[in-house]
Amino acid sequence: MRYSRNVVNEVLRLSPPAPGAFKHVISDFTYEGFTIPTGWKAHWSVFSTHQNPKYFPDPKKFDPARFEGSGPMPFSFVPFGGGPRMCPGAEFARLVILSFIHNLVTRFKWEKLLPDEKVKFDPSPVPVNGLPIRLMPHKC
Ligand code: HEM
Repeated sequence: MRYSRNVVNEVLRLSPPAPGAFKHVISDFTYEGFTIPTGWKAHWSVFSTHQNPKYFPDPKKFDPARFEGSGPMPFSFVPFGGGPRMCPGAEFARLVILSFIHNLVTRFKWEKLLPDEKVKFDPSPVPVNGLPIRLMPHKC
């Protein structure tokens, strides 16, 4: 399951279901020369964090090997956020995704019916036609 987990992580990196979240600023701070005052709302972006070449070299490339060994730096891979308000459903979500993939690939050969189906962001990425697929059982 380790390779499958790396594949899931790489999908969550390139196509994060949650684009980010808003945080209420509780004390003034300065970032990159900009002063952010208390009371403002700040949005942290999962997508742009995951595209930062400093943490993910060649960021557009699909490469599950990024997650081998100790993996990315802490707080650089944040599909579920990070810190005290991190998603409490993260491990449950991973379990569901991995169980689904395991059953799909061990039981079926499958193919997309619309190879060029577009994905819309609304705000999460969703295949516009619902990703119709053809399933062929390995054993009848
Ligand atoms: C692929 C699936 C999921 C993704 C990508 C995801 C992502 C996120 C993200 C990015 C946050 C914001 C974290 C932050 O603000 O720092 C969050 C918060 C949260 N998520 Fe998820 N989530 C997923 C599934 C789930 C599931 C299955 C549950 C519940 C069973 C869940 C419950 C929550 C709750 C309650 C919060 C608010 C936590 C707080 O503000 O303290 N999520 N999630």
